[in-house]
Amino acid sequence: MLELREVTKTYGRTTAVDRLSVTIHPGRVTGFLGPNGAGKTTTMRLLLGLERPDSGAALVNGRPYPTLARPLQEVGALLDAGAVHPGRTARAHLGWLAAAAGLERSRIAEVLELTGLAGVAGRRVGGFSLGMRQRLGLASALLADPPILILDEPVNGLDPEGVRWTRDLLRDLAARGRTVLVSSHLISEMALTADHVVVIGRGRLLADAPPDALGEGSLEDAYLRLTDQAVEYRAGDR
Ligand SMILES: Nc1ncnc2c1ncn2[C@@H]1O[C@H](COP(=O)(O)OP(=O)(O)OP(=O)(O)O)[C@@H](O)[C@H]1O
Repeated sequence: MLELREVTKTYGRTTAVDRLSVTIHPGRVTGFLGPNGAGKTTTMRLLLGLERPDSGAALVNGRPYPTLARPLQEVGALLDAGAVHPGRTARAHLGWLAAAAGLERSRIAEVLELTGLAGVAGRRVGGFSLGMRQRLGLASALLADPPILILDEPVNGLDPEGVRWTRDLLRDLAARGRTVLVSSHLISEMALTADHVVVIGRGRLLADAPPDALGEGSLEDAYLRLTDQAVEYRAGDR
């Protein structure tokens, strides 16, 4: 379970997250939606202990991330798929992570196979496409088979086969009791993937409900209604 309790995070005069309280439950895929600059990545970074809240608490199974005894075993994360040493091979990257987390090396081949990267495991990541990097990011998040996953835009750059594979994977993980928090701007994809959605705008909670409880029309209709007053960057604005 992931929990934000009245969390506020500011950067100078920008309030990225504004008294946000929400609980992300196991056993379902929770889609995390909001316009550009709404605070989604900041919220995920707060949960992962990469940022400290100004006030409030961001908790993983009731505890702040930095106090977890075996963090990689408890939470798998994909934040920035580009943040991998370009000179390392995919296998070496996973090997380094596995060693750091004290995992069996056999798990490396398993996640390479699972994410469709087995054939390119010996190639340097610097030559990977965006979609291949996303797959490697997912492989890293899944390496320790953690009960909680925090994924920032995991299908960004994936081809249609990769998008469907990710959807099936996330739904399967949730069906097996995992907590899955996934951000995306692809609302139609989220409509197919998420059992529950959390919508934020300007750092504030706008909705926390199953997609079909958000009112009339499609998830996209509901999303646009909810965020209408919270869009900071709009094409054609002067
Ligand atoms: N390190 C930082 N320093 C200064 N401002 C920041 C920093 N990180 C985020 N912000 C600001 O906080 C706000 C929220 O940003 P955040 O990246 O969390 O939004 P987001 O919902 O993930 O957006 P997007 O959908 O565009 O990725 C924005 O106004 C952003 O400019």
